Amino acid sequence: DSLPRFGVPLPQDLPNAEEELERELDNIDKWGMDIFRIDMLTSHRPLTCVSYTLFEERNLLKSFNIPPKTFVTYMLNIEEHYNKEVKYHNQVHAADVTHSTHFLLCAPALESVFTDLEILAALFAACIHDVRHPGLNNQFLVNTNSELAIMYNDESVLENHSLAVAFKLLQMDNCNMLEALNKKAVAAVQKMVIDMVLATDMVKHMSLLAELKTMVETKKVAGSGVLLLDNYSDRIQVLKNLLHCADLANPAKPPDFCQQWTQRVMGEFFTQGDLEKEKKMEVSPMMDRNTVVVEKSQVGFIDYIIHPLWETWADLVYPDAQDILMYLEQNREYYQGQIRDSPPPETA
Ligand SMILES: COc1ccc(/C(C)=N/OCCC(=O)N2CCOCC2)cc1OC1CCCC1
Ligand SMILES: [Mg+2]
Ligand SMILES: [Mg+2]
Ligand SMILES: [Zn+2]
Repeated sequence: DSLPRFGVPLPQDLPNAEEELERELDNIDKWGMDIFRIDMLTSHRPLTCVSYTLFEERNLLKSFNIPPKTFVTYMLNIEEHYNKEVKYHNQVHAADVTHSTHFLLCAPALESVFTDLEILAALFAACIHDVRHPGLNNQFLVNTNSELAIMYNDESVLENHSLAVAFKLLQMDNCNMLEALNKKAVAAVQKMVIDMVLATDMVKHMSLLAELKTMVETKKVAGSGVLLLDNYSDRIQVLKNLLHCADLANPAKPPDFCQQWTQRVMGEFFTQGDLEKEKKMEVSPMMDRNTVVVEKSQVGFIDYIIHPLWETWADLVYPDAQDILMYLEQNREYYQGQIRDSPPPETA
């Protein structure tokens, strides 16, 4: 029972799905890889396909004696535990963040900086970081006294839940992809994954960014230009910010992908807003389909959250993220231009 070439069975009704998928995956080292097309070509299993391709490309299965069958069984299980009914925080987002994490790790400024164990931890964290996301945010779960909020004492509720589910699934039959690692290595991976995923909680954003700015101001580079990170605290700080950037990369992607992500997140946010209305709760900002101006909220999100973060990341890995910054500025101008009776673009 050998594995399919890309880890997942392909749709029978698409005659040349395999060669189409191979063509898309040829762009796996590029920022503009079309994850939506990969989702379609894999019958909605982009996460297993992309993670399997990346682990193979980075030779991580051999380096850590991970049986390919075990890896795929675990990833299909994780993928199954993302909610297809959730419009944004589903397996396509997880696959996208995993791919973006891979791309950011490829920055020349980070060449040979991280060990294979750290790279495995970062990709694993990206794969699982939103598993079992209900399409509702932490504030909603806390406000409604949900089971999950009580379980996690209102603290990074979704992030704690995704981590617990991911490590629980690891113990299922034929799913322990880390079985060949020694106890010390497993403990190290688990700690890094926990640190990274907890850092994706948006309440941590401002403090994470402040620390990143300090690191940039005091950054040490080797003669070759690669970052010098000589302690766990600095190393995990870069990995936390790397995953956080990957998680907030939508406005920095090519325009048609950016706009597809915006559609999806607004769909999820408005669904929560509708539920809040139904429950006679105060409707969360950005979630009221009757009052939100999508383009305006994207401009605000980019100006106050996304651009400050990516500008700082781009400083850290200068000049490796310049093209990403270009997409971000292009998308900001696009949304600004879409705002009715907006001021004309600045004339030179
Ligand atoms: C493509 O667009 C988006 C992609 C992802 C997100 C996510 C996951 N956000 O994370 C939690 C909420 C968050 O970060 N907020 C809450 C809103 O105000 C800004 C700070 C939000 C996106 O756009 C938002 C901002 C404007 C309307 C939708
Ligand atoms: Mg499912
Ligand atoms: Mg999350
Ligand atoms: Zn996410």
